[in-house]
Amino acid sequence: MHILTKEEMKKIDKLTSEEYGIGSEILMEQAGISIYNEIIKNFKKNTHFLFVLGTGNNGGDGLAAARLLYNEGYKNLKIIIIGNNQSNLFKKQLEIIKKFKFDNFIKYDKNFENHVSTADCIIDGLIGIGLKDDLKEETQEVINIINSKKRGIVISIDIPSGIDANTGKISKNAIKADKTITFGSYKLGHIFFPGREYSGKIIVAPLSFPKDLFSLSHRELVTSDMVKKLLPKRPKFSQKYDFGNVLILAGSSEFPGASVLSAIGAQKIGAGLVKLITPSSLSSSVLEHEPGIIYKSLNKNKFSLRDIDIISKDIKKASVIVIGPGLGRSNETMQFVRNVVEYSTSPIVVDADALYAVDALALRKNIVLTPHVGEMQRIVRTDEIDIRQNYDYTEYFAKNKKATIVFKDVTTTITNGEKTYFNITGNTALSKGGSGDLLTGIIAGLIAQGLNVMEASIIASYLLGRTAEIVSAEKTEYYTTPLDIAKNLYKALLEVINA
Ligand SMILES: NC(=O)C1=CN([C@@H]2O[C@H](COP(=O)(O)OP(=O)(O)OC[C@H]3O[C@@H](n4cnc5c(N)ncnc54)[C@H](OP(=O)(O)O)[C@@H]3O)[C@@H](O)[C@H]2O)[C@@H](O)CC1
Ligand SMILES: [K+]
Repeated sequence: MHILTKEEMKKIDKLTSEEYGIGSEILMEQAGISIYNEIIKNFKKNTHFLFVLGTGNNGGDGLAAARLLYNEGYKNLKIIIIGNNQSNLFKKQLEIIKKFKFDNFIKYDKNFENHVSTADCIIDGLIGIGLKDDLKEETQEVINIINSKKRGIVISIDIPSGIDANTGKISKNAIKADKTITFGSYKLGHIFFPGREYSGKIIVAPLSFPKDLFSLSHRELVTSDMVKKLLPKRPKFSQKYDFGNVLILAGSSEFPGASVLSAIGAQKIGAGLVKLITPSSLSSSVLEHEPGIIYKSLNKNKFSLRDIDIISKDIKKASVIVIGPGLGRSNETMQFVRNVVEYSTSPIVVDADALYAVDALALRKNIVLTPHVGEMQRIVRTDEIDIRQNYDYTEYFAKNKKATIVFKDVTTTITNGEKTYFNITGNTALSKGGSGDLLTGIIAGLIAQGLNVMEASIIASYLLGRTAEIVSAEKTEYYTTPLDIAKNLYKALLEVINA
């Protein structure tokens, strides 16, 4: 599923009309029908509806839906229209509904609170993708009353009014919907917070948009279907060397645990061989969890420059290298990281402390950087932009670095600057030390099996998030740890494979 900006949606709308002859009037009628269909599934004819509409095409969709319901015998409908600048299609819909003898238009006055609190269902068609600048005062007031006085279900048309469709940000105020019915495809505002939360359950009504037109967007949502198609094959006639060789360079005496989770992640996702090299000796924990992992310690506190000589054979043999988790950030270790990155031509997953070392290096497409919010903020070195909602900055950064970025957040952005994927699986069970290390290992384990860094990052992000959801449904988001997730990775895998 492509994820669109409002400009892309408008372009698709225009092309659908100009190139395919399906005009906006038809699309609006279809939008109305899809809202109507969703409503009749859930509400009886005696339901009290309040349609709160603006005067643009979002409001026009609302008028079409109200008329269809009215025509079908839903008689407890009230419509309130906010604003004066009626769009042509809105005007037309208003004429049509009047021809059906609907006349229960109410005014915005002191009784509005009462209308809101007595409605079983409020339909929000105030503003869709046409939001401009800050919300006007009256609209803010209307939204405030709906959010605070509603008793029934709130359904937003296209996007909750007040949410910016390109960023998910709130303009002064926004409708808190239980459900949002959007058209054609998701907009970015549906998947970035707070828009994602304000949208409630999102339903995408396809309308008659030609599918090919959506490829003008280079951004997609990661879905279970996509993951299923990308999963590496495991041919019967094979042996461990066919599933790749992961080398993990991680850990220090100060942070011994991180490397263990990376190694387990790589092993559990199906890599043929996983070799973990740490500077200082770990407690026996890694082998207790997975005796199949090959483990070597260099018997020192941290990696330093010369260590590359000792491990050069391992580097040459590796089909993918993980570098970073728990390394620490001493100058010597940073130099070691730079040497490994420059020495090897294999795919490399650069995480955690190692992210700071590659700052000044020219990277390449088979290098994937996996920063979380704090790391991203520090490596892009700017406080001026809100990095969490600036996916285009992340894309720019990836393009500039010539690398692939997995920006780990509640909505994870996976991009090489040309194509971008957003993953929305996961929950707060992942907001814990160690989940990033686990992700890194899973990405590497998939690259080892022959996937490119983008494909591996898409699958790993989805499975990590989905497993967190499955495990925490049983154990809660408080209790679930990265190790629980690692051990249950098979549950999300099975769900995808059997879907
Ligand atoms: N694209 C498609 O393919 C299809 C699109 N369709 C539908 O069209 C919608 C887009 O319609 P659109 O372009 O007419 O804009 P829209 O969202 O109604 O916003 C304009 C209204 O908002 C108001 N308003 C704006 N800013 C404001 C503010 N700060 N504060 C207060 N008010 C503000 C503005 O008021 P004004 O400023 O003009 O007084 C005007 O009333 C789209 O979301 C979808 O629902 C479907 O029919 C199917 C096919
Ligand atoms: K809306």
